[in-house]
Amino acid sequence: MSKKVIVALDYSLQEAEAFLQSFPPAFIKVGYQLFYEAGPAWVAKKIEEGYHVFLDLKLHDIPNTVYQGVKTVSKLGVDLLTIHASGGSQMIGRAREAVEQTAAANHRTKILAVTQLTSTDQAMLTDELQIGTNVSDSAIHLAQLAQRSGADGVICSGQEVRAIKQATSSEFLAVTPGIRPKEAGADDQKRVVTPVQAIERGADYLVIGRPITKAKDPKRAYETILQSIEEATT
Ligand SMILES: O=C(O)c1cc(=O)[nH]c(=O)n1[C@@H]1O[C@H](COP(=O)(O)O)[C@@H](O)[C@H]1O
Repeated sequence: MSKKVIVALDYSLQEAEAFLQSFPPAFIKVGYQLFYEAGPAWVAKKIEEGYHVFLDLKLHDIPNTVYQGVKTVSKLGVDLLTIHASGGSQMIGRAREAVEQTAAANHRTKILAVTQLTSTDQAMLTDELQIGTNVSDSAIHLAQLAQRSGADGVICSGQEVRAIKQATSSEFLAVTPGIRPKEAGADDQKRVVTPVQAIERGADYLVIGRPITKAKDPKRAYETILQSIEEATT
């Protein structure tokens, strides 16, 4: 069960190392802040040490540029890598091609397509981005596009995970950030659910950052979340 919760290490390198010394979760997410400072060699070292790594680069560019970038980073052996579904079918297809080409005998990086960010709400979609659909419908549409185009799964809010599983398939991965235990504030997240709600709605993995990393006792916060999931599922 502990592999279901991916801890987002939105930290400097020094902070990330200190955090991992104090308690090492099985699955870590490395995003912009840490990757830009620590670099690919650090990621490779963590994989060698036994961590499962979700490399969150949210690639979004022309298909050939994404293809070349994915080919380079997927050689590291990360488990999960993000691109934006809104890059379109060709870009998603090329990302899949790249991970197939760099796959080892027993390992292939899985491509996850970001649907609608969990920090996007209806007002932002309508007024700022001028996208004339409901935010959930848009996430479902992008998930179907991602599946058709070769992604292994999506990043979505726990609010849409059930509908996305129904519109795609149970094997199509649904990874949900925007997770907030009841007592925690939402920060910049808009479409949030609790850990138990995300699991009950069918999420395969939960991505959790600040409710753990900014907690007074991160290990305790992590274990409390795992325990709440265990209790809800047994
Ligand atoms: O791709 C992601 O991981 C992601 C997509 C999304 O829609 N929303 C989202 O919050 N994330 C990431 O998930 C993490 C959530 O962190 P917290 O809000 O601190 O729990 C951050 O590292 C975000 O970059």
